[in-house]
Amino acid sequence: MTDSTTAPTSKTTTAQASSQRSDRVVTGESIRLDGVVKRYRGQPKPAVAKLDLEIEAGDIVAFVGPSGCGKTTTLKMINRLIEPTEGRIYIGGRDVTEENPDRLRQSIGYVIQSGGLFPHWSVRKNIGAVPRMLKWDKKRIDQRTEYLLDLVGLDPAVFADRLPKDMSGGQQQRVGVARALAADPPVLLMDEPFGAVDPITRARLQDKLIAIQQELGKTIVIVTHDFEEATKLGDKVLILSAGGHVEQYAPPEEILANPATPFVEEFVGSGATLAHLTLTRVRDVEIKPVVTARVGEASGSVIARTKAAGEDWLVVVDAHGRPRSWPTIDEVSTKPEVSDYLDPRLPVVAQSSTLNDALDSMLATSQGGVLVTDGHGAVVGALTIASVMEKIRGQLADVRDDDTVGYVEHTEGTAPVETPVVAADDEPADETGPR
Ligand SMILES: Nc1ncnc2c1ncn2[C@@H]1O[C@H](COP(=O)(O)OP(=O)(O)OP(=O)(O)O)[C@@H](O)[C@H]1O
Repeated sequence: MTDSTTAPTSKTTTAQASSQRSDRVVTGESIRLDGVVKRYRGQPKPAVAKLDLEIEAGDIVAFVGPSGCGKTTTLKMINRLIEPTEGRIYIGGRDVTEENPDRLRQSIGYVIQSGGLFPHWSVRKNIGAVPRMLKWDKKRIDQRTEYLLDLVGLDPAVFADRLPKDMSGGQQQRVGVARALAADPPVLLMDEPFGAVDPITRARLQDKLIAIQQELGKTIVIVTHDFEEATKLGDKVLILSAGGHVEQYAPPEEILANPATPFVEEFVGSGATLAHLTLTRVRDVEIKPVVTARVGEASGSVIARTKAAGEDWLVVVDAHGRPRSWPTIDEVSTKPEVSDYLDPRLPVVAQSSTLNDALDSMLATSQGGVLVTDGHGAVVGALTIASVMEKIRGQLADVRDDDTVGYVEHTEGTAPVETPVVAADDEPADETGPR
């Protein structure tokens, strides 16, 4: 596959993105940088030479670019953790370069790598930090804490009183997001927030952020080293080169289709194919319906229902419809009732996940499919590797019709290169779906 093979999907995605955007919730505020310069003392060149940038209210904008190009400096100038040397910054039309910096920072959420939680404070105390400064009463803080823990997918009854050290990196990062949202700020700044977690957890946290954004409509600025992450999360991506120079600022589809400069072309370069796969969402592929069963249901009726649907496996869900396991009929038949078991290796992706995440999840769990969940984690169906392949094949066919891919033609009489067989000797040749 060449970098251009999936280009036509970008048109579809742009159209879908704009139709999804029209009815979106917006509680965020716009951000405008006007001739912003940062010169660090003792440095011959400015870290950010002169930056003009407009971020629309309710957008996620991802800053990417090589190390040292000024991403973090720019981000931190927005909440004035770093003071600009020159220029103005406006949030919701207010010139924040004139505001009290402490008060400003209380009104902007800030998330850093690894969550940045206070290690000796419970989750509840961490989340309540800014509301306490704002003198909210205890009841309001408790209610807000529970709402936010639920929003980021952590059960308040289990996690509210834990210390950060007793949680995984991904869970700490979720608390970091909850804490940043505590005082309901219109703007959230995130500096490499998912840099320290494994790829599967990272994909889940990204999905969660997209779901939260769909629900809350904040303005989010995220610094990342990862162009794939930028294309997944960003309504727009800002590509910077040394000195905070803007190489391109556009929706990801546009950057992939029309890189503005040779720098962008090179920067996007080999990641482009992957990025195209990243731009196709699970919701763009046909999702197969699944049979679900609640814990405690009589096995006999569950098995009959599953057989009637022509399936030999089903999904056991909790009271919220969230998947816990996906046993086969044979496994269910060993007990009179559907038993409760949380399968720690259950492959699950969100509708907003990318095909790349779905393939990752299938590979990581060695399954031929993944379960798909909605914004609240309830199962809505399954995606099989066959349907992903079909989608990719369709995209390739579109590209061929567009005649944008140059295939190397085999000339009669020259020896063709043998196709390598990538499979173990004992691997069956037939294609299997989920169990
Ligand atoms: N406190 C400082 N004093 C002097 N120079 C600094 C300071 N902080 C950053 N710089 C310089 O400013 C430039 C921009 O740094 P910045 O951290 O904003 O880049 P970045 O794009 O976020 O990099 P990375 O991706 O490596 O985090 C770099 O050349 C860096 O060395």
